[in-house]
Amino acid sequence: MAKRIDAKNVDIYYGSFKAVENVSLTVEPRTVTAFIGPSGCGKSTFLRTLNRMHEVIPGAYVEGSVTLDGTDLYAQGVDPVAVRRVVGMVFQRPNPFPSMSIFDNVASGLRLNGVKNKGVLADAVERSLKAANLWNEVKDRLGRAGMGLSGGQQQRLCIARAIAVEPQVLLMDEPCSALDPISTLAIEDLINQLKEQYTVVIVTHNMQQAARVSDRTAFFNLAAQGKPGHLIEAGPTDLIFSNPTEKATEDYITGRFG
Ligand SMILES: Nc1ncnc2c1ncn2[C@@H]1O[C@H](COP(=O)(O)OP(=O)(O)OP(=O)(O)O)[C@@H](O)[C@H]1O
Repeated sequence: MAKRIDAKNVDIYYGSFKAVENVSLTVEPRTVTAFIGPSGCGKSTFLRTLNRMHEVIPGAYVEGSVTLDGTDLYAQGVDPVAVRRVVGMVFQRPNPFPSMSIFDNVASGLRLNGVKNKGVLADAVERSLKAANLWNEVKDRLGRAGMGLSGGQQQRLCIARAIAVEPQVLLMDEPCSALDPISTLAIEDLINQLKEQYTVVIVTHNMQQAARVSDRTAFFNLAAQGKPGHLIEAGPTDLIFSNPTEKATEDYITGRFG
């Protein structure tokens, strides 16, 4: 189910502003890849090009190629909505649909895809909530509002909602930054389990988190404010943290800048 992503010579623009320059990177299936780097270096922008979310911003566009198991996501005729179904996303702030119950939040993507059968929906909701380590906490109140859950539970609900439609890749943009340390650990445990089935990419500002959850790390940097961000190096997380090739990487992970 998990898929491999290959980005080649990717440049990313907001109108005339080039935010990211010449990134080539492979994201391996069934691994967790962390994007790290100082603020403004383009981690989130690059992440959003991996499921064609970048282009929802007026004037924003991408050059270069991004393939998913060899299929070009930006080829003519590819439906961005179909891409986002295969490459799901979890955002920084938990964002359950406010008017919906826990059940309906998780079922929403399937319903959009035309699934109506109650039994199928109930099975998918249970499976997704179990996979998101939330089932035991909510199984007796599936009809209650998703917004009534704690922040950490809401984020696991959003992860359940993302995986209910069985994507192959899960993109996570600082998924723990709005959470307390206990909820953060719960999400990190979950990420560890998810990689058995999914390809996971996570943007994080937290070096310990990158070291704890990721198999591979990509370090982005920018020459100066207003200049495009670029990839400095990528490799196995233990190597990037213990013996990076580039001095900029070492300076960043040891806290000398950023
Ligand atoms: N909607 C937007 N319109 C115009 N420029 C944008 C937009 N979003 C981001 N940028 C610019 O693109 C560059 C990269 O931003 P991005 O948010 O991807 O960086 P980041 O590394 O994820 O930063 P942070 O760690 O602070 O979240 C920055 O110069 C930013 O100001």
